[in-house]
Amino acid sequence: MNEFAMYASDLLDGRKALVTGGGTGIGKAIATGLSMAGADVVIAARRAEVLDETAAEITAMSGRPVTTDLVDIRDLDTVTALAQRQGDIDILINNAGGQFPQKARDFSPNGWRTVIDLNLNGTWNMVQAFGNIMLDAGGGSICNIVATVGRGIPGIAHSASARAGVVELSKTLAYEWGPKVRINCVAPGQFRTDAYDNTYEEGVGDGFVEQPLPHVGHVSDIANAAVFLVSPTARFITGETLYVDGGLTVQGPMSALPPGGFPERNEPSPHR
Ligand SMILES: CCCCCCCCCCC/C=C/C(=O)SCCNC(=O)CCNC(=O)[C@H](O)C(C)(C)COP(=O)(O)OP(=O)(O)OC[C@H]1O[C@@H](n2cnc3c(N)ncnc32)[C@H](O)[C@@H]1OP(=O)(O)O
Ligand SMILES: NC(=O)C1=CN([C@@H]2O[C@H](COP(=O)(O)OP(=O)(O)OC[C@H]3O[C@@H](n4cnc5c(N)ncnc54)[C@H](OP(=O)(O)O)[C@@H]3O)[C@@H](O)[C@H]2O)C=CC1
Repeated sequence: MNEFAMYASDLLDGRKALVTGGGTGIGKAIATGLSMAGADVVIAARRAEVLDETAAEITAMSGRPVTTDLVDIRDLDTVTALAQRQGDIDILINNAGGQFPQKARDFSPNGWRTVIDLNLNGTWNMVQAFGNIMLDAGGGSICNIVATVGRGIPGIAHSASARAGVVELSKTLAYEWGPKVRINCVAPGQFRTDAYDNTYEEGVGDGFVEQPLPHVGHVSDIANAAVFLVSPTARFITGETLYVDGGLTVQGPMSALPPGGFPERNEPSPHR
C-alpha cells in the first residue's frame, strides 16, 4: 500500500498548493500527499538544494511536476516576494516551524522571541500575505501545522504558546474570512523525523506506549489529515484543529524534556 495515495488521484485536480518547509519531514510528506491527490505543488523554505532534491523525489512518485521557491517566513520581505510569485494558490500549508527544548526558567529573551517569531509571527506573515490574495481571488483553504496544545507541553513553553496562538488565530480567521477561506490546523503528536531525532535526546517521548495508540506516528498520517482538511471533502469544516497524535492528548506523557528533566517536580509543595 502506498500510504500517500489514500485519496483519488484527481481529488485536487486543477488546484495549486504551497507547502512551507516542504523539503523535509512532515512538510515533505504533506507535499507528497497533495501531489498524489492531483495538486500542482510548490514547496518553499530556505535551503534550495534540499527543496530541489525533494521535488525530484515527489515527482518520481506522483508523476507530477513540483515547483520550488525560497522563503524565510520570519522575514516579511521574502514572504511578500513569494506571494507576488506564487500568489495564485488555492491551498496553503503552513508547516515551517520548530523550537528547541529547554526549561522555561532558562529561556533567554532572544530564545523566547526567536521561537515566537518563527511559529507565531512567521505563520501570521504567510497567512496574511496569502489569505488576502485568496480573499480577493474568491477563496482558498489554509492548514496550519501546530503541536498538541491544550494540556501544556513542558519543555517547550515558547512553542506551545506560539502554537496555541496559531490555533486561536485560525478560529478567529475562520469567522472573519468565513464564506471564502477555510482555515484549520493539524496538531501532530510524536513523529520521528530527522529534525525530531536531531533535536530531542534519546528517551524523550518514549512514554508513547502509554498513549491509546501505543506507537510513533508515520508522517503520512499527518499528510492524510492535511490533504483531507484542504480538500473539498472537508468543505463544511473550518476553525477546527485535528489532533493526529495516537490519542496522546487524551492520555499520555506530554514532556519534551527527557525523563527526570524536571527534578524540582519531586520536591514537596510549599503550599503557599
Ligand atoms: C518531543 C517530546 C515528545 C513528547 C510528547 C510531547 C508532545 C509533542 C511536542 C511537540 C514536539 C515537537 C517536535 C518538533 O517540532 S520536531 C522538529 C524539531 N526540530 C526543530 O524544531 C529544529 C528547529 N529549531 C531551530 O531551528 C532552532 O531551535 C530555532 C527555532 C531557535 C531557530 O534557530 P536560529 O538559528 O534562528 O536561532 P539562533 O541559533 O540564532 O538562536 C536564537 C536564540 O535561541 C537560543 N537557542 C537556540 N537553540 C537553543 C537551545 N538548543 N537551547 C537553548 N537556547 C537556544 C539561542 O541561544 C539564541 O538566544 P541568545 O541570543 O540569547 O543566545
Ligand atoms: N516531528 C514532530 O514530532 C512534530 C513536529 N511538529 C511541527 O511540524 C513541523 C514540521 O516538523 P518536522 O518535519 O519534524 O521538522 P523539520 O525541521 O524537518 O521541518 C521544518 C521545515 O521548515 C523549514 N523552515 C524552518 N524555518 C523556516 C523559516 N524561517 N522559513 C521557511 N522555512 C523554514 C525547514 O527548511 P529550511 O531549513 O530549508 O528552511 C524545514 O523543511 C514543524 O513546525 C514542527 O515543529 C509539531 C509537533 C510534533
